[in-house]
Amino acid sequence: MTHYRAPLNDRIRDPGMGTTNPDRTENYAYFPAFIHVTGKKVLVLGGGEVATGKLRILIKSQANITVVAPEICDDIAVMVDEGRIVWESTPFVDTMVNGAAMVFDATDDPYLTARVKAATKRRNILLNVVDKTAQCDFIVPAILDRSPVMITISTGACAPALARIIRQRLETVLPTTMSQLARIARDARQKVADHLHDNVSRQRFWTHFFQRGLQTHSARSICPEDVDLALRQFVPDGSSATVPGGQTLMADVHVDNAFDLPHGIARAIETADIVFHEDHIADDILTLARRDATVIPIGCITLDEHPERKRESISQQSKIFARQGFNIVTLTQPITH
Ligand SMILES: C[C@@]1(CC(=O)O)C2=NC(=C\c3[nH]c(c(CCC(=O)O)c3CC(=O)O)Cc3[nH]c(c(CC(=O)O)c3CCC(=O)O)/C=C3\N/C(=C\2)[C@@H](CCC(=O)O)[C@]3(C)CC(=O)O)/[C@H]1CCC(=O)O
Ligand SMILES: NC(=O)c1ccc[n+]([C@@H]2O[C@H](COP(=O)([O-])OP(=O)(O)OC[C@H]3O[C@@H](n4cnc5c(N)ncnc54)[C@H](O)[C@@H]3O)[C@@H](O)[C@H]2O)c1
Repeated sequence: MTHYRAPLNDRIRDPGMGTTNPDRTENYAYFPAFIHVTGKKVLVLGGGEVATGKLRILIKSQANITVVAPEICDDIAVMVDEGRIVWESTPFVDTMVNGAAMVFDATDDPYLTARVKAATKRRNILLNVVDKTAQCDFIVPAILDRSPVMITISTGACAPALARIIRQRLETVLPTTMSQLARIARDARQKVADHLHDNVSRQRFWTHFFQRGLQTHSARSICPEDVDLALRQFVPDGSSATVPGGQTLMADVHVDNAFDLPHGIARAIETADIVFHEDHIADDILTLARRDATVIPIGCITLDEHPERKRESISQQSKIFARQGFNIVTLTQPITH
């Protein structure tokens, strides 16, 4: 089966593109990424409360950690006793940063910061000086830990307290079962790939599985057997070639932002392979579509000026796509007579 896959959802690839929302044209102040530090040397200067916070994250990231400080607080002493980190109590010298993947300065000593900055810059090592934005090569986000799922929030260093509040709000809406869900997926991906040979089926299977798994009312924890059950339900008679018929939805959108969109429409956009939309549908609503979804302005594909006839033509087209197994959503604006 050949898959209809172009044009892709440009709003995700280039979030500022063609946007009507001026906020989304702003450049990024930092590049968002996750850094692999397992087994790599990381240097932390300072042995107080702030250093402790960074050390906890670094230990979980399995870095090879050295703390440099004349004295250390009780929590850090425990980490040293447990062999999780190495403590160096001699004064900082430049060569201590040699071979480090990154360096944290959690002291309150501007003279030391200047020296560390020079030492790291000379060696192209990334430096974070806690709470001193101007000195940082990289900054640390607020972390919503559902590891292996990590939801990290940065305000581009504009408002750290806002990052904290956003994290706290998300803590209450993103269930802790998310961790379990990701681990089950990791262990079952090969099995699912063995059963579902085409990527459209796999994508639809996982989307459906995660949507159900994340339903807030499903308080019971998810177990690996749920994948087997979902696979049995998804592929009738064990046929790996089966691609079920797609869904179509034509929805009038009465709001100009994703936050106010009814949940049912939002979920349908999440799963859609193809999103047709009229001219004035907000960009952040279209951003809900998958990265590989095809997002098509209706004006591009039908020359008929009459809104009702345009919709009829899209509806016919959608049915054809749905028979091929695609999920189609058409977002329309209320017609004003
Ligand atoms: C997310 C979090 C992670 C963490 O620290 O691990 C974090 N700051 C947190 C909280 C927080 N920090 C401060 C307040 C008091 C309110 C206030 O002053 O604004 C609060 C609020 C609170 O405590 O609730 C003080 C502060 N922080 C910075 C400055 C300097 C400046 O703004 O220029 C000042 C003023 C210092 C002064 O006045 O001297 C700078 C940075 N803080 C960052 C991270 C980086 C940007 C992240 C981003 O993109 O938003 C960045 C740039 C550098 C870095 O440290 O990596 C953590 C929330 C964790 C959580 O709870 O989830
Ligand atoms: N504690 C907080 O809640 C908080 C909040 C925001 C910002 N900060 C800032 O973060 C920094 C650290 O805060 P803290 O509460 O951990 O302070 P702290 O005083 O408890 O710890 C500072 C540590 O740095 C070490 N240190 C000082 N000079 C050093 C040097 N030359 N070489 C090596 N180590 C040295 C000290 O021995 C101590 O272990 C400060 O800049 C502080 O203003 C702290």
